[in-house]
Amino acid sequence: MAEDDTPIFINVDSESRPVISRTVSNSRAIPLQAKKNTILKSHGRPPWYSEDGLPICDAFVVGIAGGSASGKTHVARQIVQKLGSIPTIVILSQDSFYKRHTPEEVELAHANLVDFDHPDAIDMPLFAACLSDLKACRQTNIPIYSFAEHQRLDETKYLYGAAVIITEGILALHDPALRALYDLKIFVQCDSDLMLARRLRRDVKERGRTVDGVLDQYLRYVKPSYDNFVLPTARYADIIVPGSDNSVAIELIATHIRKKLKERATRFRPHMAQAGSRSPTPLSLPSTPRVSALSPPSTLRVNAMTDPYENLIVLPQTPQLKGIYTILRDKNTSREDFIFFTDRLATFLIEKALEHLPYRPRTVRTPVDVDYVGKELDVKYICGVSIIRSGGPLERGLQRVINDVLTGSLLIQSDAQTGEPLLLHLMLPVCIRERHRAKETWVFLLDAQIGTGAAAFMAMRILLDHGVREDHIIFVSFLVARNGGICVLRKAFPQVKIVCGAVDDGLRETWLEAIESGEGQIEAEARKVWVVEPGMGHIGDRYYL
Ligand SMILES: Nc1ncnc2c1ncn2[C@@H]1O[C@H](COP(=O)(O)OP(=O)(O)O)[C@@H](O)[C@H]1O
Ligand SMILES: Nc1ccn([C@@H]2O[C@H](COP(=O)(O)O)[C@@H](O)[C@H]2O)c(=O)n1
Repeated sequence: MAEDDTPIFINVDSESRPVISRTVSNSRAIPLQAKKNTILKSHGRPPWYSEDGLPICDAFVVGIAGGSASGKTHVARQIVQKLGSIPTIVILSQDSFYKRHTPEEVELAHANLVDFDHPDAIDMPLFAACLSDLKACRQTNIPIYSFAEHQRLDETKYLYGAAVIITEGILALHDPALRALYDLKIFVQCDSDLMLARRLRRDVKERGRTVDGVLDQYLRYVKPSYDNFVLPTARYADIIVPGSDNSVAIELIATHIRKKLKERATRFRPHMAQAGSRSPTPLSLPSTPRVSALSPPSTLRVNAMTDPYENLIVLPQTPQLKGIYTILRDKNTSREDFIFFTDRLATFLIEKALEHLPYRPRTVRTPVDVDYVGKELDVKYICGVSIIRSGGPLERGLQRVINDVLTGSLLIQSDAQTGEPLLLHLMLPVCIRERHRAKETWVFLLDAQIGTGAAAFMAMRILLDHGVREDHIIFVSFLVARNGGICVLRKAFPQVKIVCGAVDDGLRETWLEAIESGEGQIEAEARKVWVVEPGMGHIGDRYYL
């Protein structure tokens, strides 16, 4: 594979933080076994949900069974290579799901006295549960198994977002619950002598075994189990693939998967952008929100008269706020001023958003020895997730307001050809990566503006896939386009609160010019983008460049 074509593997280091590396072997921090067991390859994930916010297609799941060293991993990796530039793919190994052993069992295992080839050695319910979550586009945490220690390790591996999942293992077709999850079932059929020779070489080289030990284990457990439990599952396979010289079979399988993915493809962004004009009751927001001269400025409930959208909260349009926006909208504003006023505005917005968290009473004693009954935040976990990179200034604002707040980020960009949003990278805080904590987490989702809303939509869907409650998401943004994706967002996720500082009238598709480097090389091709009008331009570029 040419260097430029090297796929990006999103992997997880020993602290379960996702890292991106160019090749699997580059990712130094990953335990050896984790590398083999789960590989995630991504060229970006397009939308997996429809305008109503619900997932429309499960991940495509392939199950590969076959004897030990028949070439299952090889087939899985070859499929990944052949699929090339398609959405995220993960290889999930049955080895990850060996049961946890007692210290006595570990001792027996070192003496080759444990049968690792019997179906009872595998935690099939956990295997099926993890696969079922991944297939349904939910996050999961996969156990990590060490062949050297004959033990499941304490840490797990966080996985999320695969459009194709390839599961491989000697008993991958054995369990009916697993079989029910596969869209394509493969059995790798290989000559027994070849399997033994390959296993001998591999186990000595990679799994720290002796020749005698491998042969002993093979005769005692591996071969009988192959005959009794593994080979009989070949009858469930849709395709039997040879264990060597199998490139034609792999090509056919890759073609089939590509076809299936194409059938599931969806067009999303244009729907979002035109939502306002298409909607029978377009969101009727005053673009220059009015503040009564008689009453003190209060939070504007958008168009409360005709089309109440209680959950869109616009900052009071005070002269002070308008002054800040005037500076930010002015294309002649210096970068220094732009940063200063963006930071100031970010603090306002985050403070406003904080009003929407629950508080409980708290009594403190003042320095003059009097009790004061006040309030404190009543939340278990709170974090910020910013959409890279325009959400950055808001993330800084959040960090100014809440000390030590956990933060994460999402990289969502438009596909150069289709304009569709693509999820390129995600790094979520631990309170979201674990489902039981995600349910109790409040999330500030941060992005500079909502135009077509496609990135905001994807980000919200991602949080929901992790188990975050819809009414625990507060989207904070400098600017919202009145007739853009906000109309779709409010229908799909009515409980998400959106806090912003201004609502603009226009949303227009335009050409972004190509960017040339100094030597006349094209750094970025010309492409179509949606811009908010009058807007503030590209907030991330103006803030960071
Ligand atoms: N089609 C093939 N051609 C050549 N060598 C292969 C082929 N398939 C597998 N091998 C080799 O056999 C060994 C075991 O293959 P592997 O895919 O790890 O087996 P399994 O996952 O079934 O245990 C590896 O060293 C691999 O390189
Ligand atoms: N502690 C263990 C656990 C499993 N095995 C053997 O691994 C084989 C399955 O892995 P493949 O990559 O070959 O599919 C299986 O046959 C077990 O005997 C082990 O040796 N030690």
